[in-house]
Amino acid sequence: MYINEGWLTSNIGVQGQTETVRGVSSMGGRGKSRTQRKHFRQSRENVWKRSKPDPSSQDPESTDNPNSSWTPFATQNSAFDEYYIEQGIVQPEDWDAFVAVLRSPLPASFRINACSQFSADLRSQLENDFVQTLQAEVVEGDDPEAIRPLPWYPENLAWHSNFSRMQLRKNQTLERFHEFLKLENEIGNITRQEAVSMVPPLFLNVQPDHFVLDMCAAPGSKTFQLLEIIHQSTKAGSLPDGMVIANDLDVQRCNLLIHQTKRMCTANLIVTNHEAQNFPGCRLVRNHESLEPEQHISQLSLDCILCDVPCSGDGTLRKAPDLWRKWNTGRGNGLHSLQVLITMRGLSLLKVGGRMVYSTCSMNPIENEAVVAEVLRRCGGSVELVDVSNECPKLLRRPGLKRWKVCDRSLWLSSYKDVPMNRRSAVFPSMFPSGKNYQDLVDSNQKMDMGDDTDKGVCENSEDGNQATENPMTDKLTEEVSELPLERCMRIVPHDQNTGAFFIAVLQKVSPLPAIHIPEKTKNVIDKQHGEPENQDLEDSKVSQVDSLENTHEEALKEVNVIDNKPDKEDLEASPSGEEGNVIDNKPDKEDLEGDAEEVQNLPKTDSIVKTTSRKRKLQIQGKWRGVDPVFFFKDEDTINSIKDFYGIDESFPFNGHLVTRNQDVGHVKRIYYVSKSVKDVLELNFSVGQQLKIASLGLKMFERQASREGSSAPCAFRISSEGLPLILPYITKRILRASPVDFKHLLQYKTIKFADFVDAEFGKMAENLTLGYCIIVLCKGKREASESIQVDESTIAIGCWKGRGSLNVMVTAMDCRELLERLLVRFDAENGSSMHENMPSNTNAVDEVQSTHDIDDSEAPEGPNS
Ligand SMILES: C[S@@+](CC[C@H](N)C(=O)[O-])C[C@H]1O[C@@H](n2cnc3c(N)ncnc32)[C@H](O)[C@@H]1O
Repeated sequence: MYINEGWLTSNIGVQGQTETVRGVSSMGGRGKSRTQRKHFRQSRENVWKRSKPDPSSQDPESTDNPNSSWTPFATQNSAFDEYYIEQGIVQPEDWDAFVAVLRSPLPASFRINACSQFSADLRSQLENDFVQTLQAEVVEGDDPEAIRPLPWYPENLAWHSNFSRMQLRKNQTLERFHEFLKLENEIGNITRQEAVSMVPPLFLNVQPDHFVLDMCAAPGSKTFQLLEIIHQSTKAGSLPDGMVIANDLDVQRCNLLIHQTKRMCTANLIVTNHEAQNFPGCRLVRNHESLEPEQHISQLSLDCILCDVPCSGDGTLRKAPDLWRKWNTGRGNGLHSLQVLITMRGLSLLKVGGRMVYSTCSMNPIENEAVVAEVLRRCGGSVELVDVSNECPKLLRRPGLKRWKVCDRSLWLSSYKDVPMNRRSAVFPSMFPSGKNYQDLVDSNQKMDMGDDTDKGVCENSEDGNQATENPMTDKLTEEVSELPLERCMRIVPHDQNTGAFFIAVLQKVSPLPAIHIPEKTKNVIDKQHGEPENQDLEDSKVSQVDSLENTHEEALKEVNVIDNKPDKEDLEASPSGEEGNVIDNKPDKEDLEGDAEEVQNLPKTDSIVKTTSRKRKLQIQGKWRGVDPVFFFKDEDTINSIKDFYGIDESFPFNGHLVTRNQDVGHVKRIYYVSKSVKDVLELNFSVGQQLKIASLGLKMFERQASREGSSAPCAFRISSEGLPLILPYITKRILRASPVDFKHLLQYKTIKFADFVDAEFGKMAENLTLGYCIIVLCKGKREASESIQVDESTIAIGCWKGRGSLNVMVTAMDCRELLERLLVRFDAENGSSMHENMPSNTNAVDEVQSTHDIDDSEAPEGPNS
């Protein structure tokens, strides 16, 4: 009944899906026509072989410009040139090379998920297939390699391609490679991520038992990396001791973050939705003796913090060329104070001995060195800037600057003393290299409090208030030089490694932060810098006082908790949509989810950030956590026991306290999530402190209620979700069958197979004998032997199926099936003459037949990524 031919080509005929992945002659890579190659080379030349910009033809869009057709964006901005030439971020002789690269499109890069079951297969497919085929097809003469591993990233896991995203999308020659990237990215086996954006997590020294906070995490490519590190050495069926809390202020971007991190299938993640500068510390003020017997932690204490702050984003100009038009000095200046506040809050949450990485995708010293310098000053020796010159030695970076200037409305300022009085609400002492003016500001405010108006006099004499204070220094713009070891910061510039730009500083907390009293007046100035209204309610005003204090923040929140220490009634109600879900209100736009996360990663939202901050904070305070489903521990013994019994789950699998839901009504719980011990501890703490954490998503979806008619008549109301299966599989003793490679492949290929149609008739009989409901099919490494017991390890490949009345139906998304087929094919191809090729289907109608027997309704059908 099956066609006996190569299974790939039969896929094309049957499903019309996989041809773009594997159809050798039709999929690019191999056998491309000369015309296609020529077409590709022409467009390559347009994009990549642009000669150095001709200064006489400034407008690339002018019709006289031979390159005008390839870019819709003007990649010129005289203010940008003036600013960075003056700041000296590259040597004058480097300038042309720097801007030439900055004006060219960014090559695409990607990273293999180190925890993927197929990471070695993917790496070898890149090394042994794509490197060669792409080289043969699209690279000419002395051109650089088409793809190559990034030399500074461990274990050849990160790759640079010599194609822009546009080329990948448009060039047919690259179609097979592009399809590969898209599919593996969607599945979670690779992440398409800008090369420089992969750097900050490498310097965080994350260990599997670390508690990590990613303060500004959306869309989540670095969170994903952090999770990979935490999970890297985990054995099948176990979880690491550490966890990641990924936070973002923006609700929509939080949804992107949830979508991104879902691909990791982790039980060790909590996604929160807070202003990072006010991130709750969840400090339990009562004595340790009053901890619940089960409760293990009394505050959030973080081993590592990633502080990848909102920034003006000019390091992403190659990826987002519309920024050329928008660029101005105000964008960076306007974010400086918020960046300082976020970093200070992070440092106050960091353990003594812990590491923080501060990073931006901006080249601007006001958002970079000035922030680091201010933080070091405020921390007064309790935080050190770490010399990491010996870490990641193959990464080319430049030392941080020790001197820079501030440019405000085209006025160059070398020192705070030069700042006109009417600009002192926008330009702050902390922006300048000497920084001692932070203290000066405090002193001068105190003087003003005491009626000393030395400074004010000058301003009053000035007609427009646009005059600097009277100071002999003003006349000679003396350049300030920082005394701090800012050369330990790293600036990655585009022309060193053909990347985007990034700034990274590694900070270590060596002792508790000092308590600094900030006078009310100074506090108001700082608040205004990031757009706070003057009349804040209690939480705002309290929290805004917390600058660098370890405890003040907790004290402030404690007071808030006094008035707000119980979840509101409405918190306990279902979400506005009436749906139980694990994400906050809006779903990400489909558009946002397509392509790589990087497309939305660093698009600067800085214009709106400042404006929306106070509005969002208000929303956050009103009706606690409105729009977010509350979290409940799932303790319904009857349900848990029926699940345990149905699947024969070994007693050693830790259930107690590890199951959570977003719905208090046990009878209507649709999904049960599994959380690691670390997440469980944080949740327990969060309950004890009055739910300070606004949790948008957490844990791993483990069980889902059977909704269909047939499903609800099955003995167990819950099936195991695809995400949860790898974790619980080693503990399952019932409802698990081994299939031969050929039957396993048919299941993936046809999704539904009648019991009588299995090649291995005994397997078909065993499946038929199962009671109705969910079951697990494990791929045998070779021919299935009846007596063989089921051993589960990291290499075990298993899928969930529904045992219906007449057939076995795969409960895996079409995309997962396609990807698994692809992986298995590559693997078996590599092993030469695999059993996957045996006993091919003999009748294409088989698919239609078996599909018509698919007797579970849509809700029971394979899970979509957003289900
Ligand atoms: C540079 S992006 C972060 C990129 C992310 N780390 C990644 O690798 O995918 C900065 C993020 O900060 C968020 N953000 C802006 N203001 C914030 C604030 N006050 N608190 C927390 N997050 C904020 C933005 O929504 C944005 O997602």
